[in-house]
Amino acid sequence: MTTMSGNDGPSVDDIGERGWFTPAPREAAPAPGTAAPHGGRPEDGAQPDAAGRTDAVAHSDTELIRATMAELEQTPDAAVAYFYALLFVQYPHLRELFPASMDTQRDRLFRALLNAVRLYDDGPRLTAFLAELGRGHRKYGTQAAHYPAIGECLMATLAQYAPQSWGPRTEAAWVRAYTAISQIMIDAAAEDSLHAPAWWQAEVVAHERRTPDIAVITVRTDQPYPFRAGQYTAVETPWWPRVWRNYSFASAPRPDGLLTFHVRAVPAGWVSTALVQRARPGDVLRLGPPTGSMTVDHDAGSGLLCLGGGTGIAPIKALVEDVARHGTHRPVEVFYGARRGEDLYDLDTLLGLARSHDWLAVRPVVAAGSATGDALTGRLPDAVRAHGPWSAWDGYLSGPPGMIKSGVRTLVGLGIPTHRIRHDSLEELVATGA
Ligand SMILES: NC(=O)C1=CN([C@@H]2O[C@H](COP(=O)(O)OP(=O)(O)OC[C@H]3O[C@@H](n4cnc5c(N)ncnc54)[C@H](O)[C@@H]3O)[C@@H](O)[C@H]2O)C=CC1
Repeated sequence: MTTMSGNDGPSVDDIGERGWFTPAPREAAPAPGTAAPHGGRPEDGAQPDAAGRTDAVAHSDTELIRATMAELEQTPDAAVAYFYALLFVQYPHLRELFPASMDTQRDRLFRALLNAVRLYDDGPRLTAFLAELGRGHRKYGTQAAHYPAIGECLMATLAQYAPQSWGPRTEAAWVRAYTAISQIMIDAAAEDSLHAPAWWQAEVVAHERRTPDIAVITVRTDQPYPFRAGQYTAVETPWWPRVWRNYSFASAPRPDGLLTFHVRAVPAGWVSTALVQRARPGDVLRLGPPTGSMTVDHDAGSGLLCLGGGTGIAPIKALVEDVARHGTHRPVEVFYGARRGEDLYDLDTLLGLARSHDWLAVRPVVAAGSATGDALTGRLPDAVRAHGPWSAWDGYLSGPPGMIKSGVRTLVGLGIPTHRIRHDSLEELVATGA
């Protein structure tokens, strides 16, 4: 398959002799978008970086790649459907790496690409994102040898769906970018395989229905599972092979090594419905590696203002337990929101923690008209605004994406700078919340 024709000017023969998507030697894979130390243009005699690029090449690569993505964004669904159709026709053995239904998978690929392009000029953040992606792909069974096939089908898709911006220079830019991107992912996966399994088996040891829709599920992993309070992981059930959904850990690491998740069955949520309605003790799930950065910095002394909406209270409870285990107890205020009083399924646990720890306050908040007992009424952000002042506190938010967005706006409005506000990626929550 060839894509070497187009509208972006004369061909430049700077892909090198490695050929398409052949990973460079380990040390020759700088982050895409990382400026070469020497600067200058190739014809000025500037030294290229290890991937054969100079500053000028790297910068024009960014522009060319962004132009392709802008064009692709006009028909993302068709482009991603074309990509997978091509991939499965050309490389049928790769089909078994993907779930039977590809609906969510399609979004994930495009979001990952968009995110990589968005971070393209930010070497450290891009490398961190790609390394996490590479490690996370181990659980799917992805091998280094799969990357060239993906790259070839990606280029063909870009040529087909971004014809205005496609051409030899753009293609060369994408080849450089994809080669560097895949190298980072491959290296991160290889490094991770030295000390962690690709996935963990997790046997359900307790399954408690707290409401008709919500279950608290406790599992025992087959190998030690190191993680930090506030993180989350991907879960696969035996009933929907290769469909993974993210759930936050509902407890800090425990001496007995057990892990707990809070799951609400949502309409059309295959995994969540199976976990709530079908899973029983003895069933075996698979877990991916821990991920997420909504963790507590124990060196800081500021108070923690925590907003947990619905099952989003799970990682907040883990954070409270984490603070309780660290000597210096800073003030922690938890606002726990639900649509109705009966949806505050974990309130007793949190109130129990508050009785044991004088640095902890827990305030239930239910939607107006549904108040029961001592609960505040209204939306979580409004309840937070009515208390305070909060400008010296750190903000932690977990719950529906709409709550996180309005909560962040509220906290910023109340004087908490964005770098002191933590929550999980909204893209991940929107795409895989079920
Ligand atoms: N790490 C995280 O951020 C986690 C997020 N979740 C997500 O939390 C959600 C939980 O769903 P449910 O239990 O059904 O919660 P829910 O829909 O019942 O909402 C819980 C609370 O959020 C408030 N809320 C909802 N939308 C809002 C908006 N646009 N602005 C302000 N407040 C809003 C509600 O008033 C209520 O107090 C799921 O989307 C799940 O994916 C769950 C666990 C962890």
